[in-house]
Amino acid sequence: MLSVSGLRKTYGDVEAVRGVDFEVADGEVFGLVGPNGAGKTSTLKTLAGLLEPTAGDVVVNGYDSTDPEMRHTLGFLPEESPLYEDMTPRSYLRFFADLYGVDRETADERIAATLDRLALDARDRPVGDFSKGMKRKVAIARSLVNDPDVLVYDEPASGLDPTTTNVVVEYVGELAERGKTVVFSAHDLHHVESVCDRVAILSAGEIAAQGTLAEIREEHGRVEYRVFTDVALEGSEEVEPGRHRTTVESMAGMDALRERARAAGGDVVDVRTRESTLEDVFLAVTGSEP
Ligand SMILES: Nc1ncnc2c1ncn2[C@@H]1O[C@H](COP(=O)(O)OP(=O)(O)OP(=O)(O)O)[C@@H](O)[C@H]1O
Repeated sequence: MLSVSGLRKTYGDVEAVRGVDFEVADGEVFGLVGPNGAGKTSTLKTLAGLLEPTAGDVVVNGYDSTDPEMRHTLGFLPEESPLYEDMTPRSYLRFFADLYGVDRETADERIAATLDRLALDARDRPVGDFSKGMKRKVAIARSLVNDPDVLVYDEPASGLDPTTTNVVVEYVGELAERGKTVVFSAHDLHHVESVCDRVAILSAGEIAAQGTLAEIREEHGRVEYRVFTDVALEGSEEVEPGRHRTTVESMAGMDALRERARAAGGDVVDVRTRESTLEDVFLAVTGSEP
């Protein structure tokens, strides 16, 4: 489990993170989204103990994030993870397992299980020959060699082809099903919608919205009714011959529209409801495109 309270991170005059609070329970996937420069990487690096908070507390499974002991309970996947190009995945991952004091037999079992699941077969070729997706899989396996309880992943699927992206995103969900606490950042909101239990939208270093997708929609979203009439009305758009669409935001608006249609000698012929997506809320609370 992980808890962040009053987190601030400044670099000189730049206030990258300006008072962020959230908690993530065991078995939960928490997604951090936000425009470029919103403070996602700064927050994640602070969780991983790579940056010291300017103010506030980060507690990872009972350890303060600045406590060196905390590293044993956490696996971090940085946005860019340079690998030692001459090493094979097996030798590279064994090297990190040794650093964590994991015995060889356990390490080999763990490495094989992760690489099997991620469908990475080329275990004895130098990683320098690998595609971006293959390298990402090795980096993910690296974050798991010490079997940590908490995983902090910065853009795990960034720049990967759709098949590899699906494998990685599904795997993130599986890790949480196994009881791990998972926090990850993403630009693609579909990944977040498909796998996260809760989400925070970060904007200029502050959380602009936080909760389950349903809670975020309830608080920040809105329902639109697309009402189709068989007569043209002021403000309607003819979507096909004899079918005119008007968008309203309430039942009262729909009733008023029906009155207008009847007064014009027609009627409402169809109504479609459209709920806000995470993307709509993102746009509304941050003012930028994801
Ligand atoms: N080492 C640093 N020194 C100075 N400013 C920094 C440093 N790292 C980040 N920043 C600034 O802090 C702010 C937040 O950056 P951060 O990388 O945390 O955002 P982000 O949400 O991860 O962005 P992106 O989506 O582009 O990766 C930005 O204004 C960035 O320029």
